[in-house]
Amino acid sequence: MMAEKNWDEVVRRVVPVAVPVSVDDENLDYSIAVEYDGPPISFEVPKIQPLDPHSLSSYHRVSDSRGPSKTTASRVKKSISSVSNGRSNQASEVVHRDGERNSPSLVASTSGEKEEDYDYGVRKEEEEEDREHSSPQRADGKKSAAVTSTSTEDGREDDYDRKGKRPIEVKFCSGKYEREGNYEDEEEVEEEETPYSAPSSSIVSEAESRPKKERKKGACSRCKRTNVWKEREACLVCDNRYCSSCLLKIMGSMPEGRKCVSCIGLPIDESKRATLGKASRMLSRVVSPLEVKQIMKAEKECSANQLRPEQLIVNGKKLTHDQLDELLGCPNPPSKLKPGRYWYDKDSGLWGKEGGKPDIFVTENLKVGGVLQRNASNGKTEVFFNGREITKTELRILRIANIHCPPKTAFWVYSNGTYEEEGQKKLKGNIWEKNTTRWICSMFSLPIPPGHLAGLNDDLSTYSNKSASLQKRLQKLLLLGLEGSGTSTIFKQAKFLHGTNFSRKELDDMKLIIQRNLYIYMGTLLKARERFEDNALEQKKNQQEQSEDSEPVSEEETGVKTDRQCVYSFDQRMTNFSNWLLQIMAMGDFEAFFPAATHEYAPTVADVWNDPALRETYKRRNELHSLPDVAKYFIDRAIEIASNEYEPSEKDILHAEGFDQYNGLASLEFSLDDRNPMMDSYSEHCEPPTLLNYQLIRLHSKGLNEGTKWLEMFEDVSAIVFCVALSDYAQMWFDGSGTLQNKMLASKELFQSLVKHPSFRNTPFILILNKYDIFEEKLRDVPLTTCEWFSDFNPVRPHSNHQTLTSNAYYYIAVKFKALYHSISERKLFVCQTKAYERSTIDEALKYVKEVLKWDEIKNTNLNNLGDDTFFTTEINSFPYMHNPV
Ligand SMILES: Nc1nc2c(ncn2[C@@H]2O[C@H](COP(=O)(O)OP(=O)(O)OP(=O)(O)O)[C@@H](O)[C@H]2O)c(=O)[nH]1
Ligand SMILES: [Mg+2]
Repeated sequence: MMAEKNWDEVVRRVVPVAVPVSVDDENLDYSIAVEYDGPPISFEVPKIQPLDPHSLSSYHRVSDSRGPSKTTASRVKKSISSVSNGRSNQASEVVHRDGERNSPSLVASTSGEKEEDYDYGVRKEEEEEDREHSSPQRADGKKSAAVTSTSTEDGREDDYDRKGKRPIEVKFCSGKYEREGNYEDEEEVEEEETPYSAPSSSIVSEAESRPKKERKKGACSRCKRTNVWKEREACLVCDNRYCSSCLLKIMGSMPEGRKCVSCIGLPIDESKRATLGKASRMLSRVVSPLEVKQIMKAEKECSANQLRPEQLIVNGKKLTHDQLDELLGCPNPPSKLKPGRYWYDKDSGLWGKEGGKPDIFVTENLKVGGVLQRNASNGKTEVFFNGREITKTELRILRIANIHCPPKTAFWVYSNGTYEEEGQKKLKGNIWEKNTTRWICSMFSLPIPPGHLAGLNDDLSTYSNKSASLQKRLQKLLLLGLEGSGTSTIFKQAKFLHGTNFSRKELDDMKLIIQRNLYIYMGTLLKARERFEDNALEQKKNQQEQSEDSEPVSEEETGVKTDRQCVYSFDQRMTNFSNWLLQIMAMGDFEAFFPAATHEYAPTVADVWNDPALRETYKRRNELHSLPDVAKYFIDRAIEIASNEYEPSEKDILHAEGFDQYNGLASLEFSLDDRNPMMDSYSEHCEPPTLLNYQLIRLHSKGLNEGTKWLEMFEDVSAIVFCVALSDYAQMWFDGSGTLQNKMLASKELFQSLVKHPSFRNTPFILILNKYDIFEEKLRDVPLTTCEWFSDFNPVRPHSNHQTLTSNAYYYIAVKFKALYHSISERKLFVCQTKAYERSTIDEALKYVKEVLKWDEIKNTNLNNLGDDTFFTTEINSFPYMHNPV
C-alpha cells in the first residue's frame, strides 16, 4: 500500500497536472526501477541511483522557457525503464507473423498478451533481448538514472517531437528533467560556427555517436547463436546483427527497411547510408524477390532514413528544411550527400567539403547556408575565387590553363567558367575552355562547369571515352610501376578491351614512335659493341703483356682474332654507319635526322643487325640495361618497319614503347558488369545487373620522380594498382641518381614509398606481378636468389618440373610484398599475376580489382558481419576468375 502511494506520488511529480495517473497494476503505464534482489544471475544488472521522490522538481520546470508541451508529456508518460527480477512487466513490442513466411506483419502487443508463435519462456527471453535492442544506450546494461524513451504501441511517434523528425530524450539528472537531443526550433539557438571547428554533435547522428558495441563475431544478437561462417543482417540503426531465422521476428515487415521493430522511426547509423537500398543475399533468402524490392524502396525513400537539414552545415550555418529542399531540388544538386560541413560559393556554384577542394558545380545563387569564408577550403595559395582561397590542386589547374595568377590575385568566377580579376569589371576568358584543362580537371577530380561537359570528348577521344559523364562518381584506379614494369602495356590492353579503337592520328604517332625506337635500340647495341670490342682488345693486350714468356692464349679464350680484331669488330662500312648514328645520338640531334633518313638507312640497319659482331653483342643483352626485351621483336623486322608503307599491327602497338600522352598521364573510362557469377540466381529475381564505372589512370614513373607533387592530386583514387615485372629480379638498373641497382629492389623501394605516402593512407593496394612469361624463361638460367631480397628462397621439395618452380617462385615473391605491405600499413595486399601480352590475363586482373574494391567498400561500410562463405569473401583468393591471385 505504502509502495503504491509512493509510486503515485512519484508519477504525479513527473507528469503534467492534466495527465491522469493510474497505479493500477493491470493498466500500468509507467515502470519504476527497483533494486534487484533476486537470485544470482550471470549478467550485470544496471545500477540505479536511489531516487528521493521528494527531491524531484516538478515537470513544469523543464518547459519553463517553452511552456509545457504535450509531446514531451506523453514522452515522459511513455518513458519506461523497468528492471525487476530480471523480468519485464512493461509494455513491449512483439512481432506477430501472419502465418505466411514471406508476409510478416507487425502487431504491437502490451505486456500480458500471449504470443502465439512461440512459447512464453522463449518470448520472455526475446522480449528481454528486444528491449536491449530497442535502446542502444542500454545495450551495455549500464544505463544510469537517465530515463530514455522507448517505443510502445505508438512508439514511433514517441521518440520524435511533434513534427516527427528528431529523437528527443528525456533525461533525469540532478533533480530536474532536461530534454536532450535536437529541438525542432533549433533555429532559435543556431550556432554561428566557424569553419574547421569539431563537427557539431548535432550533425552526427545519435547512432554514430554511440560507442560501438563489442560483439562476438558471427553471433546473432537475438538468439545468440554463433556461427562465424554465416552471414548476419544488421539493423541500420542499432547495428545489432541477426541470423536468418531471427531476422523477420526482429524486423517484422520492415516498413523502413532493415531496422529492428524497436528502431523504426529512428535515424539510421550514418556509416550505413551508402548501403541504403542495397539488398543482401540473406534478405533475398528470407523474403520473396518482390518483397526485397519493396523493402529496399522503403529503405531508400522513407522519411526517417532521409538526411535531416541540421545534419548539413553550409558555410558554417545549419540548413533549414526549406534550404535543404532548395538544395536537393535544384537542377544540379550535390550527389550522395552525407551529413557534414560544406562550403558553397553561390556566385560560381562551386561546392565542396569544408577544408577541401571543390567537388561539384551545383546550381548557382541558392539561398543556402552562411557567407562563404576565405578559408573554406583551407587553401594556402593566396589566390582567390570569389573570396575563397583556392587549393593547390586548383592553382595547378590554373597554371595548366595558362592563367596568370601570381600570389594575391583575386578572381570573380562565374557559373559558366568565365572569370575576371577583382575590380577590373572585364571578363578575361573562360578557365575551362581548353580541352586539356577539362581533361586534367577530370583526372584530378576537380569539377567542370556543366556547360562544358558536352564536347569534352572531341579532342580527348584518345584515351577517354564517355567523358560526358565525367562528373558522375567513378572508381578511380591509379596504375603505377617502375619504368618497364608493363603499365603502358596493361593500359593499352585495357583500351583494347574497353576503349574505342585507336584513331588515325594515334596510329600515325605510333608508327613514328616504333620507327624511332628501332634506331634507338640499334644505337644501344652499337654503343655496347664498341665497349665490348674495346674491352676484349684491352684484355688481349694485357694478357699478351703478362704472358710474354708463357704459352700464347687461344683465340676462343679471348674472343680476339688479331691484335686489332675480335668477335665484336665491324668492317669499315658498318663502322662508318655506327659512328654516324652514335654521333647523332650523342649530340642529341636525333630528332633532326629522324624520320627523314629512316627509310634511306633501313637496309643498312638490317645489315648491321645481321652482322656477326652485333649478334655476339646481343648475346650479352643481360648486361645491356637500357635495351628492352622488346628490341628484338622490332629489329628483326627492320626493313618492313622502316618502310613508308608500314602500318603498326595490334601486336606492334602492344609491344611498342613510349606511347605516352600528356606528360605520361593517360586515362581511360570503362564499365564492368557488377554481376558476380555466384550471384546469378539472386540477380535473376532482382534488379538487372548494373554497370560499375571505372577510370584507369596511368601515371608514368617519370611523374613519380618529381616526388609527391603529382601524387597528392590523386589522393581520392579508389585503389592503387601497382605493377612489378617479375623478371626484374635479375635485371640491373640505373636509378634517378645514376646508381646501378637491382631493379626488383628499386621496385620494392618505390612500392614502399607509395604505401607510406600520406595521400594513400586509406587506399587499398593491388599488386600486379607482370611478365610472368619472361619470368618463367629467366628462371631457367638465373636463380631467384640472384636478387638479395629473395636470398632465402629455398623450396624444400625438389621441383619435378619448371612450371612448379616458377609457380613457387611467384608465390614467394607475392608473399614478400604482402609481408612488406602489412608491416607498413597493417592491411592486406591483394596480388595477381599477368602476362601483359595475353589480353585475357589483363581482363581477369581488372575484374579482380573490381572485386577487391567491392570488398573494400563493404568492409568500410560494415554492412554485414560477412562470413567467409559470402561471395565477397575476405580471402579474395577464391575469386572465381583468377587462377593465381594470392
Ligand atoms: N614478354 C612480356 N613483355 C612485356 C610484358 N609486359 C610488358 N612487356 C614489355 O615490356 C616493355 C615495358 O613495358 P611497358 O608497358 O612499356 O612498361 P611501362 O611500365 O610503361 O614502362 P615505361 O614505358 O618504361 O615507363 C615493353 O616492351 C612491353 O612490350 C609481359 O607481360 N611479357
Ligand atoms: Mg611504357
